[in-house]
Amino acid sequence: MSKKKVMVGMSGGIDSSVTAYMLQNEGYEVEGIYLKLHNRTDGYHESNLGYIDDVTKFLGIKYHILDLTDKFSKEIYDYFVNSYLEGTTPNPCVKCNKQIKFGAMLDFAKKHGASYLATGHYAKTDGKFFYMADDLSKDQSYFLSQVPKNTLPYMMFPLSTYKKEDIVKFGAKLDVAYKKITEKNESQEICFVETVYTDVVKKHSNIDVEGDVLDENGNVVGKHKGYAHYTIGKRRGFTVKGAQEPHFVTKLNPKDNTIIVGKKPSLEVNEVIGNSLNMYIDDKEFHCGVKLRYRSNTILCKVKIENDKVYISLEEPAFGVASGQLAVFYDKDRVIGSAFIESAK
Ligand SMILES: Nc1ncnc2c1ncn2[C@@H]1O[C@H](COP(=O)(O)OP(=O)(O)OP(=O)(O)O)[C@@H](O)[C@H]1O
Repeated sequence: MSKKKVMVGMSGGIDSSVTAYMLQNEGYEVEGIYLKLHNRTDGYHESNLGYIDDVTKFLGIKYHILDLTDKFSKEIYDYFVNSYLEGTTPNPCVKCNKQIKFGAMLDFAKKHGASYLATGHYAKTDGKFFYMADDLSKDQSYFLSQVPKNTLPYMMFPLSTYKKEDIVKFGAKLDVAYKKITEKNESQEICFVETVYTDVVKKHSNIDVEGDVLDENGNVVGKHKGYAHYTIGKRRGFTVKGAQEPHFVTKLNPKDNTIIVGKKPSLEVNEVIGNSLNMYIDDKEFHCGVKLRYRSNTILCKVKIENDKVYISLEEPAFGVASGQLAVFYDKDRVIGSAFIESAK
């Protein structure tokens, strides 16, 4: 019987490099895919491809380079820039997983005869649902939760039961091609942001325009350096006359370049409305846990879905909920769906 083919999304990092090794070891026919997603000119792609060259030579497998720069630019990069200019906080990795990695890359893998697409994500799937990874400090289920249900049967995450540190140790011993990867710097959080997000946004709009800081009653209480420099919950980089206690950003107003600030209690949120739902269960009303940011705790809530919107009533308050981030619904460690946060109060 011929071996089943698995394509591995390879970034040149240790996780996907070990993923390829593990699957080959399990008896799959493995091929790699490197996605070129943007036109960084600092040697980024050359460096990644150098590592991939060495690893695939060691494994004796071939790899493909898939240029998705146009699609990525329109669907992820523009959305990222526009979101900040609109005063919301985008989540490009969530969109990329849905549209690029498990959209276009999966289509490519299927077209080339693969039965599965594997990545080095820390998450689990049984083909019906996603679950948190065993290494909770690395769990990426939050970022995968917009991937449509019918895609899950094609996905494989061989690292789901491992700790990141063990993958690094394992790689360092495997071969010099892997050891070199463990010695390079960890990749940055968002692959196309070389420094900070504002440097990206600045290429498209002048965001350094000073504006007024308002209190919750609309009184001018200070100055800020341009609304796009702030996200909900931020507490630095603006002035508040005579403030004794810390003040936090509670709202951004792109139209008149003002930001509204308040003390900690004003960040409190009990109700959240979301759109762009992606559900793995059919229920329209249920209780569950919800994460309103990647690194936030899970909060118990009541969920009601009506037409294209989801209404989330939190059982305890959340602080600093930003429009544009994702609300991910969990039943213990199982992801049952997600929606983009439209508003919160
Ligand atoms: N440019 C790319 N081309 C192909 N696959 C990619 C690319 N970037 C990321 N991936 C896949 O998505 C997975 C998760 O991406 P993420 O950016 O979170 O990487 P990571 O945790 O740093 O993993 P790695 O150590 O493999 O870089 C990677 O392990 C890899 O399988």
